[in-house]
Amino acid sequence: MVQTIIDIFAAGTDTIGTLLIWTFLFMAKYPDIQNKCREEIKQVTNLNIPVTMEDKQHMTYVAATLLEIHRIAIVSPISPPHAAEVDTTLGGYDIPKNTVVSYMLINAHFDPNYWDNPKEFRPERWIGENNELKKNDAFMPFSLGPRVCPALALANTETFITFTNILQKFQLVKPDESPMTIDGRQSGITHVPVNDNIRAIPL
Ligand code: HEM
Repeated sequence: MVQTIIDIFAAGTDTIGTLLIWTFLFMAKYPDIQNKCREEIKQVTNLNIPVTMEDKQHMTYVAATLLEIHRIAIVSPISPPHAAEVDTTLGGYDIPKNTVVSYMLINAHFDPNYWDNPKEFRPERWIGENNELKKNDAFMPFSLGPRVCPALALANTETFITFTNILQKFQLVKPDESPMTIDGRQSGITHVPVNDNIRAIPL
């Protein structure tokens, strides 16, 4: 019981916090995309009613932007270790029972077989001809299979609600006049920004 609670706090605080920092940094770096997101939030809320999850279905561009940030800035680039329960093969490799296996989730997010120009930050790649959200099988920020992150829905809810309500009230801008970089580094199993300075100006 105690270990379960520790697991939930450990897995559930850094991840969401880091993803939100990434979302704010991308908005400061890409003001046009930020404005487009805010325009969509304005159409639904007139910028004076708090955003709720029911609004998400009317905010395709916001949803696409969050997916694209999560693809590029993947906060868990490598899955935690798993062990093979039986002798098996994968992609032509023999994996004996008890071998420790981790997946490079990040490689799927930059695989050119699945993404056109994968290093480019482009929310539009997620939007279809009829303004619907497109799926991509190579998108796996929460991993896949029986051990997929159990808090996937909670994480997506928290991210959407926080992101939209902050954007509704604040303009996010770079900290100074110098060009803004948004490089990442590995901290434990989390991919964190090297520099997380931005300014939030009340609207
Ligand atoms: C942006 C947010 C999050 C991301 C990107 C994320 C990602 C992941 C990933 C990649 C795994 C590993 C799955 C595997 O072993 O293959 C995982 C596992 C896990 N996550 Fe999350 N997570 C997030 C938020 C959360 C939150 C908010 C909680 C709890 C409140 C949570 C609880 C857990 C737990 C308990 C596991 C272990 C599941 C298991 O071993 O069966 N995560 N998560």
